[in-house]
Amino acid sequence: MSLQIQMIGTGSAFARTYYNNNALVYAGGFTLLIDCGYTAPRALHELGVSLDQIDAVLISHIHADHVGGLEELAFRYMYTFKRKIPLLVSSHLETILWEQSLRGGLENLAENVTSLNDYFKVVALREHTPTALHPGLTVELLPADHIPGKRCYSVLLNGKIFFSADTRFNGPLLHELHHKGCTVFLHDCQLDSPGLVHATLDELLTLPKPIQQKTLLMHYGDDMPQFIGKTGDMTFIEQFKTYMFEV
Ligand SMILES: Nc1ccn([C@@H]2O[C@@H]3COP(=O)(O)O[C@H]3[C@H]2O)c(=O)n1
Ligand SMILES: [Zn+2]
Ligand SMILES: [Zn+2]
Repeated sequence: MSLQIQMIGTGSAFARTYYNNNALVYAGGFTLLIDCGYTAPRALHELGVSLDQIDAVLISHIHADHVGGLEELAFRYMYTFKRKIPLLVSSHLETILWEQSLRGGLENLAENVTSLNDYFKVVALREHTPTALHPGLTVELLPADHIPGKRCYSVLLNGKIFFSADTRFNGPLLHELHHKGCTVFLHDCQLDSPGLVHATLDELLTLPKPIQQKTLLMHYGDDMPQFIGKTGDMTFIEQFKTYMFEV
């Protein structure tokens, strides 16, 4: 069975030539959006993907380059499409996402709209627990070490494709997943060192060749072109290009 991934952006939070690092996952007619940053609505528009073509959205953590487009998504679903889209989020982030990120823009006391559930079909995910979204597509949240004290999750698709979202370098986890049969690592990559909250290129270059060969680098800065040919056996994933993987 195959699965396709199309990054609707591959940029770091402060990139200007690349959109936010968010991904469309296509599996058996189902379309999952992983993260919905503030550039996501524009990127989807450029790709010709209407917001109502998305079957579910999954959130890794509450930085704006990962959730900044959710307010628009919520309003469009409520007032234009008049239905709720499934919102997959860690059970630990559900309240935080509403209280600390979305409530200011979305709460509408006059219409008794007061919670995430008023806009979305919220699916609270437990970490380390594979969840089937559709025949041929399961997601599993793996806690990521990104900002101390703030929850963030990487995503494992079908037990085979690792999508780091935002994380500091975690060599032991990548080795463990490699030995368990993970076939692709989509990993955030800060091009310059030191990396306080992201994996750096220097750190990723310490991975053994068999893991590097499976690694596609994302969440990079505007200076990415200067690093082409300097990434060992890893390659940069390209924004808007569709990649097919066997899973
Ligand atoms: N302790 C921190 C916190 C944040 N940051 C930068 O802010 C960005 C927020 O989005 P991000 O994609 O997680 O990347 C973070 C760092 O660039 C950082 O450099 N150090
Ligand atoms: Zn980010
Ligand atoms: Zn982040």
